[in-house]
Amino acid sequence: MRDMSMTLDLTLTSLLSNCDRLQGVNMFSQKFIRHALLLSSRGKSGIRCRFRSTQAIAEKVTDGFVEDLRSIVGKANVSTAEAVRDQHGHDESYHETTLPDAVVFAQSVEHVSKVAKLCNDNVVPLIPFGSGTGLEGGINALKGGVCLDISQMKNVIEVNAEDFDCTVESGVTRGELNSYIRDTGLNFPVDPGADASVCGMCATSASGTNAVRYGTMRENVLNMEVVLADGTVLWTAGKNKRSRKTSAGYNLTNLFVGSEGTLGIITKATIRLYGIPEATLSAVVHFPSIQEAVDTTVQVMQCGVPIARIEFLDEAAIDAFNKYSKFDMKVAPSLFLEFHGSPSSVEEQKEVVEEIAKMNNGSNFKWATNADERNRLWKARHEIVYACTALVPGSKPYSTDVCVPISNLPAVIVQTKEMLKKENLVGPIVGHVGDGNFHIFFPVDHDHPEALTKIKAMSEKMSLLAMEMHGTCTGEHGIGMGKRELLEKEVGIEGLRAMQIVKNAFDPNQILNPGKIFPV
Ligand SMILES: Cc1cc2c(cc1C)N(C[C@H](O)[C@H](O)[C@H](O)COP(=O)(O)OP(=O)(O)OC[C@H]1O[C@@H](n3cnc4c(N)ncnc43)[C@H](O)[C@@H]1O)c1[nH]c(=O)[nH]c(=O)c1N2
Ligand SMILES: CCCCCCC(=O)C(=O)O
Ligand SMILES: [Mn+2]
Repeated sequence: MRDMSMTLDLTLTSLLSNCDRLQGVNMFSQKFIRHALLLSSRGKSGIRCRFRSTQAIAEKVTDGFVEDLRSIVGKANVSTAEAVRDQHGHDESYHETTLPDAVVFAQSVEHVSKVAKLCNDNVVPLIPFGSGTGLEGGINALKGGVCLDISQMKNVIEVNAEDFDCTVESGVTRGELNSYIRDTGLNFPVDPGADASVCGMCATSASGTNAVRYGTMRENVLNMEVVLADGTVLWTAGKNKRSRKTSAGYNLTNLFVGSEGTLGIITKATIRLYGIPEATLSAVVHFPSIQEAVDTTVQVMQCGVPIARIEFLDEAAIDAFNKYSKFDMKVAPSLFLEFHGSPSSVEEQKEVVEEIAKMNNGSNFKWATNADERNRLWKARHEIVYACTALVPGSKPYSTDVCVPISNLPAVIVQTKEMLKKENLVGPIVGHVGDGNFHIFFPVDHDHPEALTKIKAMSEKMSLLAMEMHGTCTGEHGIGMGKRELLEKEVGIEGLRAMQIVKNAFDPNQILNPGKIFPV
């Protein structure tokens, strides 16, 4: 027998998805249904809120539906082959693959718009795919449906060198953009480590090592072309607009940054560029304790040094790197530094930071200016994910990602280290510490599910600790499917409800990346 709550749930869901088109349902009823669905998602009505079952959705991706997709984008741009679906059913994280029913390779914004409309009309899930380097299962097709791969839209639309901005299509990666604009003397410095698509970086609000100087995606996106669930195409700051500042109404740009494919598909982004620095100086320095290394970071930031990168690796990370790359770097909590500017400003920054580090017992400074030497000095940071993964043969990396106000960072990292010891867990700590952001890189062997359970519990404890210390459960990787249950704790029930209202307004049929961000 079918359970009653499920019947009600399905009724509400299907009413919601159709109410805009139902002649007989007046505005008041529509409002009531929406409200009931919102409450049900909080369990207030006693009705469990869930999206449509995978089975019901999969049934909608019929041969006829696939033919409709082909008629929009061309036969060669739709695939239902298992290998292609598999490649699009997971990102670079530990989350198990969940297959879409079909993969569509869009070649233009018109394709994206028509595919969105078709999916919306048929209530079929639609998952935007950038370059698949995400770390919270953002592209997993939790309810099946269509994976919309927009990586082949690779035009750089314009570069306004005199205004330090450019506009790119969804498939352009940050590496490709930087090669393209190298001759202008400009670059796009936001660097998540992977060669992610710029629009995917907008979608996750990515940052990485350079954010301490240049900001995250939030501070660097001026405008975006977005396709809504029903196929409408809009520019978040107005078509062709690219001013540095605007006070014109709601900030739609910032609403779509970090929306993780749940509000719309970003097909173009206008972003800020920066001059390639005249001088670059890199350094590594080691400390007797984590506290002293992190105290150094806090003091450097508090002194207002415009440092370009300040990355922390604990002794376990350095040890993992030495083993992996056959190096003999001093096994101690260490800071990896980079300074950008004119030769004289770099020298000035160096002097201040050296003095602060020495006051905190920093030693064995190593410096490098030429590119090869700088890369060798930073090799441990560049290879750390692989080095940590190699600690457990056959493992995959699992990364935590908390961020706290900088003055709380020393206490949070020290407590995290104690928790790791107590739990007897192998997990080197690596951090973009200038932003108060750090990760533990756990190597996870999937043949031992109990190890994953223990690591997940530790990750949750860290997130709770960070929130208690006025921080966030994710500084840069996003909520995806990995942190859905933590969102309410972070933003409160009122914040979560407001987010659900926004989601329902932009995507009333819940087709865009269902199952992500919101608690299940
Ligand atoms: C080795 C390594 C190291 C790092 C990282 C990854 C890896 C593999 N990352 C994570 C990752 O690079 C980052 O999240 C990127 O922004 C993901 O961009 P993709 O294009 O790969 O998006 P991907 O295809 O993985 O999608 C991610 C999410 O965004 C959505 N999406 C993608 N493109 C979209 C579009 N055009 N419109 C709407 N939604 C879209 C997807 O639906 C999904 O929910 C990271 N990150 C970070 O911030 N700091 C870091 O230090 C690192 N470091
Ligand atoms: C594939 C695992 C990547 C781990 C985290 C990457 C990251 O954020 C970093 O700073 O490095
Ligand atoms: Mn990171």
